[in-house]
Amino acid sequence: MSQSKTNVVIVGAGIYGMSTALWMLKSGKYNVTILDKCGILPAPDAASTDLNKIIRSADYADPSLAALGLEAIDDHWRNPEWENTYHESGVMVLSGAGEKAGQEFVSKAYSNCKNLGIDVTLVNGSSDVKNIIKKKVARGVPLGEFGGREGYFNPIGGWAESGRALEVGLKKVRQLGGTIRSGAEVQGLLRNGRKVTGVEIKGGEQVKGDLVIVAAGAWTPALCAQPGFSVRLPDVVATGQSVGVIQLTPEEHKKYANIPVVFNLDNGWYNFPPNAEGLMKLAIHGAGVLCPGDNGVSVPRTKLTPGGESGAIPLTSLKGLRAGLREVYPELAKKDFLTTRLCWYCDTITGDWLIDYHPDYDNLVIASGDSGHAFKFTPVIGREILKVVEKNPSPEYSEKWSFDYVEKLLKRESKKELSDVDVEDPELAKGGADVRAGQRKVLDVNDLVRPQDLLAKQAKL
Ligand SMILES: Cc1cc2nc3c(=O)[nH]c(=O)nc-3n(C[C@H](O)[C@H](O)[C@H](O)COP(=O)(O)OP(=O)(O)OC[C@H]3O[C@@H](n4cnc5c(N)ncnc54)[C@H](O)[C@@H]3O)c2cc1C
Repeated sequence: MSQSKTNVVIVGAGIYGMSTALWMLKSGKYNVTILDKCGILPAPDAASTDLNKIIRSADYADPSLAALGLEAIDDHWRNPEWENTYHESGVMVLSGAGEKAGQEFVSKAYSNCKNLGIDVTLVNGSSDVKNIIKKKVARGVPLGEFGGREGYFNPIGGWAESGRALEVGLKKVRQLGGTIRSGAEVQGLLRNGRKVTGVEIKGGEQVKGDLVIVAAGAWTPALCAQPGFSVRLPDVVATGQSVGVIQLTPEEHKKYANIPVVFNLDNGWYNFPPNAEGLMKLAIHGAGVLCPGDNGVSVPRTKLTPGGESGAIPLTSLKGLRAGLREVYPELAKKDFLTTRLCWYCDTITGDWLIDYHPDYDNLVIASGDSGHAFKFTPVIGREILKVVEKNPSPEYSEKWSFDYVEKLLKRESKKELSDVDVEDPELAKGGADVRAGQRKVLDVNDLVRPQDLLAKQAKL
């Protein structure tokens, strides 16, 4: 006799929700309904939807993430299943010579790459970096000094057309029989003691399920704090990160078509090769900005949110994006930005994700805390979330992704209580998942600029 399937409600159609749905449907054991608040999917303001994301392979200090990253490329991204959304340009991983956290990360990540058999090339400063890049750009393209940084070049890795990859995944979810509802904003949890029986969406409709998975990305902290939810979380916070795009001319596009991704760990600056339309994205993987709502919980301020429509970013970030480009491809740094955007991470303290059953409920899973580096794992992250759902998590991740990980870590390592700790202490984040530059600040709306407001003076910034 065939067993009846478990009915699962997933809140959020980003890569956490989509990939989980895919693995659940492939297992044949689940009926899946994904609910997303946005009327258009993929949601234009979701972190997962964008021109592109870096697909690092084994470039992690944490060996288990290094292996997972390489697996995602070797066994998945290169497969026809992902419809050529992945482009293997290689990734230059750099950090300033005196930058301790960045250099530690580079050195561990380099060893992990080597141990996994990747033919990475060490670069000891500008001339080494330039020698590699020179082979990839057209003759005569002026190169900057790359800030004199050191690190290595990894030929395995590159970037993915992230919005398109999410679209490909959502299409597959539908083909496998999953239900995806757009414009379904979840605002409450239905519960009976320790049992969650479903969710309530805006307008009052109830969607019942045997299991609820909250995968709402950077909206997760604000959603869980809503009166209809009131679900406690460990320290997770929405931080806004600055992105800018420049349009290359057809001639420039040709000259820069084969460049690798450059990623500076010390200041978080990175850029991509141009996409098919000649659009080059630059961004800063930094401490980010907070946007506290009425209850003090930081909530994404995006193009779809009142006040965020213009896509403006802090002036300091706009200057940082341009300064970074000047260090790499100086002639492009003279160009105006076409668009800018704040894109939102759900940050944990250590940079490890939060994927666990909620301790107060029997059938509520939180799958969030992406910390700005989960996209590369799109094809495999759902498998790992499913293992957590089935109470059989991969041993290398089970503690790191657990609800009380930071508390356990602090008790074990320093006997401190969580309340004694500065949760923004960068020391906490150096465990291997991430390195982050700068100090987190509250967004100052008076400091926000749109590139089009600055057209006349942009190049001078
Ligand atoms: C600027 C930027 C650059 C990045 N670069 C990289 C990179 O180079 N490489 C990399 O690996 N990763 C990168 N990341 C990280 C990566 O994008 C994220 O880790 C990943 O996309 C997170 O996916 P998610 O599903 O958790 O969240 P999201 O993609 O944000 O999805 C959350 C979904 O939940 C929906 N939702 C929210 N609230 C509700 C509600 N109440 N009801 C219903 N639906 C709701 C939203 O509409 C959204 O569709 C970057 C992120 C940003 C912001």
